[in-house]
Amino acid sequence: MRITKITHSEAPIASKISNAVIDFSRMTISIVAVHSDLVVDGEPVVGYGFHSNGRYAQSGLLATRILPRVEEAPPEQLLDPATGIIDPVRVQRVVMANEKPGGHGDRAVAAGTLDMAMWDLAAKAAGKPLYRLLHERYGRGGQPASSVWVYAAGGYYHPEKPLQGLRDEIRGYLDTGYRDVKIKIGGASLKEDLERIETVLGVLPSGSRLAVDANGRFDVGEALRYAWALSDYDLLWYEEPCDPLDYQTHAVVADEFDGTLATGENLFSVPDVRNLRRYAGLRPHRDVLQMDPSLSYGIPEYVGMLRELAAGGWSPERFCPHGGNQINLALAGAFGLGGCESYPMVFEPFGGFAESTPVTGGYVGLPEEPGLGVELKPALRDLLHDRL
Ligand SMILES: O=C([O-])CC(=O)C(=O)O
Ligand SMILES: [Mg+2]
Repeated sequence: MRITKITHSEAPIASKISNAVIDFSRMTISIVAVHSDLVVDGEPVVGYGFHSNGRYAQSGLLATRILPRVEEAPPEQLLDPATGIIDPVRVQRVVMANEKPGGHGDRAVAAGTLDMAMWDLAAKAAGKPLYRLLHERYGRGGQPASSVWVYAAGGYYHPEKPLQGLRDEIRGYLDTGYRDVKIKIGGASLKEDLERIETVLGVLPSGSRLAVDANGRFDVGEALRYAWALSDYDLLWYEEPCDPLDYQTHAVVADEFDGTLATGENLFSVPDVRNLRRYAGLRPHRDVLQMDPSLSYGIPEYVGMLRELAAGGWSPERFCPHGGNQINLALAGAFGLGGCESYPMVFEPFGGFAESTPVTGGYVGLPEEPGLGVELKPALRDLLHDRL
């Protein structure tokens, strides 16, 4: 097997929504296709990758550093010698050659995007769904999960969607099989945010739970003011109360807030999560970790994060990756994670899962087709085919 070419482009995922710190009016993502000379059913096998919302497209980094390294590498540096199939872990070493430690920003996103495409390609070449390939490679025996808990992430601030719009949105999630939901906080006054929370709680049936996400907006005082107010509700979790790298503030909030805290979507490396483990005061039996491989160098780094946190007593059930896309579903199935995010109505066509596996009772099944499964989402497949 040989890589014949790698193509990349940008796709818009712009919308009128805002969280507490950014609006998505100019949001873009990178998309990548790794073409190979392997032919299955008369078609050359292609691996596709993209990254989650929240970070912009990484065209420059892909074009000038990441892709040339792979294109120039001899095949033996990229292939598994045992199978002759592309080995994403080897590819990652090639990608990270001549990169210094630290500064895990946009470079992590560019690498994570290519990594997704490499795993899609490797799984298609092996004729296996990605979650099974990952379970075989990294699992500790047993079986992968057959379904995964997912929650509907939305509840953004929308200029044309006050409380009635929020109510309708949440009802839409419940009607399409979701049980638990997440909304934004921190982009309005505490009073308005509490109205939003009470509006959603008024719609949720018993057994459904609400998470809230401040997107890292608050300083320590505001994070605590919200923590005390949120303590009155039985929330699923309170997410990113403060800057993702401000471990001291996490520790202060964790000390005061008896509910579940969630964070990690903006931690992009093993050293960052090591510091979280050491200094953020989070509670391995209560809190939730949301690192997202497509933003953070990809699956090899994610596996390192799981190991790093296991040393601090964190089990895979406490992990619930950000991103709402199929790579995180595959990870959750393979590693027995607690679940993963979903964006059923925003960030289309990148959010959500295969049409053949609808969400029921808050759980989604894992498709058995080879690869990541982008072909099982026709709108996503068509976009990737058209642009790459
Ligand atoms: O609004 C965003 O940037 C996405 C986000 O935090 C989430 O999905 O948890
Ligand atoms: Mg978040």
